[in-house]
Amino acid sequence: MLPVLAPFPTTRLRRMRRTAALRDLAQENTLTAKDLIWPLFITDVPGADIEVASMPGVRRLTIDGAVRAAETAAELGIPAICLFPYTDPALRTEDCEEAWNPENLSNRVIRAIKARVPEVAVMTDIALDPYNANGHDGLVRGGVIVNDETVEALVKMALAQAEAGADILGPSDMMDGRIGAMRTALEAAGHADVTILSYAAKYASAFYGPFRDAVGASDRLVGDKKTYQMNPGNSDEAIRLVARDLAEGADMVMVKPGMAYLDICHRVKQAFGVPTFAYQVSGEYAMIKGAVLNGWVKEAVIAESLLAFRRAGCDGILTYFAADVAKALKG
Ligand SMILES: NCc1[nH]cc(CCC(=O)O)c1CC(=O)O
Repeated sequence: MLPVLAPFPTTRLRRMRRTAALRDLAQENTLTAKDLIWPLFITDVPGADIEVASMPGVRRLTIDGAVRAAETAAELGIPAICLFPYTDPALRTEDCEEAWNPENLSNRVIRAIKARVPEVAVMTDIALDPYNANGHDGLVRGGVIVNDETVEALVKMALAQAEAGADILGPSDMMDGRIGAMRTALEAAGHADVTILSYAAKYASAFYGPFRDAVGASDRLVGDKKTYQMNPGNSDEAIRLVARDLAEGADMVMVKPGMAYLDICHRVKQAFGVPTFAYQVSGEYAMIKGAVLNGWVKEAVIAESLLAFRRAGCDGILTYFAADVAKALKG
């Protein structure tokens, strides 16, 4: 699209910026509560339902707390919440069996929320890190994060979550072949309508630090996640990953982290036109929140950062600010 402009002074682009009414009429992108997914940290470990030190304002929630948060989401018009468990350290093993226990914390919370607030979509995370003795998203065998055995474990985890009533499964593990394996297993198990939001372009990022504190994986993680998460220097690879996951049966795709990766959001939306989400991750939250709390930037940067995702082409954003922003948008 090429703009056709008469020369100055016939064209004065400031005319359309003169009043709030004119600016509103000409606004190209908007942010509403409907564009948000609210990530929640949950725990059933006594005493662990406290604020996360590196994420001021974000607490781990008990099961009851999570149900109340889902009710708040419904009141605020936020369509979906996403669950991240802080697992009892005694249940974290090398084989990660707790991940597909039908009675694990996540699955109990999914059931509790679907029983009380069925209109709110429940999204899950599929990766082994909250259950893994070594903090990795995949099974570690002889120092190597093994792909195919991990996919088998992830499929069991996905089925247990679907069985518990999850609406959106979020594989965040970055193993190869997991979307296709999950889709086939879901069809076979009578869960044809469960959606998959694939973390398709997930980078090996230092922005995840506070999250690892929140789920208790920071001290456990041995090494880094660079053999499965993407190199931050790459962009074409993101397109290959999204194409691959869509071909395997993903309904929606995610780019993660968010703010430093808006170019990837834009390319993905332009290339595929599918429901595209960004995750404004824990480190992004911590940076903004820390600066706001110190009075270094105004709170308005929060909504501005989220509007930028919409402008880049995202249909929605996972953000720890979801409830605060939705409240502010309500006025
Ligand atoms: N697989 C786990 C997972 N799912 C979401 C995040 C990060 C989210 C955030 O930083 O807010 C991570 C951490 C990681 O990959 O190390």
